[in-house]
Amino acid sequence: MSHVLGLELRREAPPLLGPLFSPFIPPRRSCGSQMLRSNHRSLITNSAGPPRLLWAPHKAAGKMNILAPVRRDRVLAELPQCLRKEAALHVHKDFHPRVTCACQEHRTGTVGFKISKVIVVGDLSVGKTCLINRFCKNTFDKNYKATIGVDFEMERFEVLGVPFSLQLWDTAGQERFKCIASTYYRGAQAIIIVFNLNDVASLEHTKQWLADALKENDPSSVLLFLVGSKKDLSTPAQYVLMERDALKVAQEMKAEYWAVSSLTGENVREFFFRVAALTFEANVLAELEKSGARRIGDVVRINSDDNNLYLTASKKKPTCCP
Ligand SMILES: Nc1nc2c(ncn2[C@@H]2O[C@H](COP(=O)(O)OP(=O)(O)OP(=O)(O)O)[C@@H](O)[C@H]2O)c(=O)[nH]1
Repeated sequence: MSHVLGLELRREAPPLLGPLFSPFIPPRRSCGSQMLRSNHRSLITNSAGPPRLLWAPHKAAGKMNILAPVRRDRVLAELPQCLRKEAALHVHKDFHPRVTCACQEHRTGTVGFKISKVIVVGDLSVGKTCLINRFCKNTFDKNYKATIGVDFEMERFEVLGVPFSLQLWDTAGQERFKCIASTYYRGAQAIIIVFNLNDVASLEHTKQWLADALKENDPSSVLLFLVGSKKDLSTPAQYVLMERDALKVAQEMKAEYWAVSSLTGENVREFFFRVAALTFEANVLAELEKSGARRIGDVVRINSDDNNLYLTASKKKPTCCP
């Protein structure tokens, strides 16, 4: 609720900023990290002076240098595998042959130049920020600092030799900030719904988080991931029970299931690599379809054979590769 947010923010605002004040302030760094965190630091004590602009993270992100060098540990030459075959977006061993072929022939269209948006949603304190920070910065903060509104990190990959960027949007789980966060849901290529493996209510709430996120996105083209967090806090017996329920929910949602720990780092890298790979694959297939690289009547689908769990089968052979 924005009025609640307004009150909260005004409390922290230096008086001199008065009428210029806006909760959306320009980030000092290229990414929005830490700029919208409550009880972290004053939200508007920006040493650069009063806010110059309303912060529009999508615009700031658009200006980021997507041609910056890719870290060596962000290079994907193979398709990372799913965690559980029962709840995977697909269980192919390799990238779609049309994707591999297009990459070899440098026919990936604009994929290497675009930034793909990924939103991360879920109840408050389930560990969304820690998950992103573990992957992007290899850090873990045991103190809870609620995200206010949204925050984002950019992560650059190289997939099959093609540069590929993910913009990871960390959204607020607290009810009072939800209406701000939800204005940033639109245009996502992937939605990560996080729940706490030790809190069954947070798993139940994932359906509502998904419904809200899908109001702003096309359900037929967005990739879904259901992620259980704080695995380090579960005993093996508790985990088995929770995973059974989570797999059911993931299947109902047609989401890929993962279980991670941001404290230990378990599965975090594997998970984000999988997100990057599947988003990349979907983007290239969409580009190929759009550019008319396919013959009329030849259907391009990511999940075009028996290994696909969630979509209908098509047995057409790829046109560009044997
Ligand atoms: N033991 C353990 N604690 C974790 C893990 N991930 C997060 N936490 C803790 O859980 C609390 C909440 O983590 P956040 O990442 O801030 O949660 P969030 O989902 O971003 O919360 P909101 O911003 O309110 O939506 C913090 O105290 C973290 O240290 C984990 O994998 N293991």
